[in-house]
Amino acid sequence: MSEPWVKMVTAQTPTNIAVIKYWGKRDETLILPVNDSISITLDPAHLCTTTTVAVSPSFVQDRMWLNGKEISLSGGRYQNCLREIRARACDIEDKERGIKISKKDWEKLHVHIASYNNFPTAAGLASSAAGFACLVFALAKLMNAKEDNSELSAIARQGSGSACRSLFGGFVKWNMGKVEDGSDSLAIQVVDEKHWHDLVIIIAVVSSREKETSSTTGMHETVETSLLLQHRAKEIVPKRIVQMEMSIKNRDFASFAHLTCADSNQFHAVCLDTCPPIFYMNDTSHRIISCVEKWNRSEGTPQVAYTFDAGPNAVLIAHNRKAAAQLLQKLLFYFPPNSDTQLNSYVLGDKSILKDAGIEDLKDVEALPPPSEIKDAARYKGDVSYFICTRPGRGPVLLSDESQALLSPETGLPK
Ligand SMILES: Nc1ncnc2c1ncn2[C@@H]1O[C@H](COP(=O)(O)OP(=O)(O)OP(=O)(O)O)[C@@H](O)[C@H]1O
Ligand SMILES: C[C@@](O)(CCOP(=O)(O)OP(=O)(O)O)CC(=O)O
Repeated sequence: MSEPWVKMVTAQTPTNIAVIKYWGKRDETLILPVNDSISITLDPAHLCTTTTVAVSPSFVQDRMWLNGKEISLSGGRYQNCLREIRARACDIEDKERGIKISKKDWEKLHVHIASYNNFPTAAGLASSAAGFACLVFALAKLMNAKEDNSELSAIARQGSGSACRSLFGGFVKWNMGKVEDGSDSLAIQVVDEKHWHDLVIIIAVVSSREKETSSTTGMHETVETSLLLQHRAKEIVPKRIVQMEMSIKNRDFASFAHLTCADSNQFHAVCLDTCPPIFYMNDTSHRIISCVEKWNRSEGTPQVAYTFDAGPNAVLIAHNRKAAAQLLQKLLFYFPPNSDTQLNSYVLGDKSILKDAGIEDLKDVEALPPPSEIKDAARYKGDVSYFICTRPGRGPVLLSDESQALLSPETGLPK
């Protein structure tokens, strides 16, 4: 083929939320953690990254666009991912278009990358996890790397630790590994997304502004200063991991909820034990915890688990649809939208939960009765930006429909 050609691949990758948290590295360059962690992959229909990667002899340098804006690829994390995938590239041949790239050509060819997150970036919703997983997965497919998703997870890990868990759907474990080169620090699937499909996840986006202390900086300071972290990594997490795997395999919600809430609280305790202390949760986060704790106690058995990452947003995991509908009623009672907000833009994702909760419009929200288990019936209008209803979801996929590509097949530039 004489004309300069563009060969590209588009992938979609989910985000994930840890139920046993990763916090603290033993090696900051390779991104090796101080403990194992376990996460739930969230349904990409509601939260995902889409990434198109392209190669062409006409490209003069590696370039990347994130959410429509060009960003620099010079950072160590992007460079590590690109280098590791290039080292695993294999021959490809597209006979129809007369394109042939041999293993050694990949060293000289440049790539263009365009990525889009369908949710806020750098706001505690794990955009870096979905983003790096998608980048590595898409590049691996473009370059015909033969590695399986676990092996790819060890590369995504070098972009952002939590990204390694986004290479699978369902429930995923990141084994911290032992060896110095990090080759055994990778993700494996515990169960797929169908195993515990009646779980419903409601995310309360408390603030979508970019946060003050990034996870990377925060965990560095915790490792440097917190003795509680050492106790957590050595004594607490190893036992919790075993119990968590068991409760997931047995679909034991009571045990799952207990472990999830306890681990989130301990992660935030470790942040508070850092010098200077790090505060990720705010008053709204604390009110949500109190609402769930009181309800769970009044029912005698947990209906909902909560977990918070490095930010104030709550991720609430309900046992089933009935519990999720009740939870949504309670949340909308405490946190009704501002008067100028439509219900349609206040509850996003799987809106059928709203229907189950018997809520069709703002008048229904106004008419909600105060939860019986609570004496203080104050309402906190506008303290939550919006809710996202979702569920456990699948791992990365390739999108074969060219209309979903983010780069032009002619120029290799953003569409
Ligand atoms: N789609 C993407 N592709 C590649 N990199 C991405 C993508 N989305 C985000 N990132 C990278 O991740 C960074 C944001 O990571 P950060 O850890 O600050 O926030 P977060 O992942 O949204 O929140 P958290 O990890 O606390 O849940 C961005 O600045 C960018 O470098
Ligand atoms: C609180 C967490 O979300 C921390 C995630 O940290 P990151 O994976 O964002 O950190 P880096 O490895 O430095 O990129 C807990 C978790 O996801 O396990």
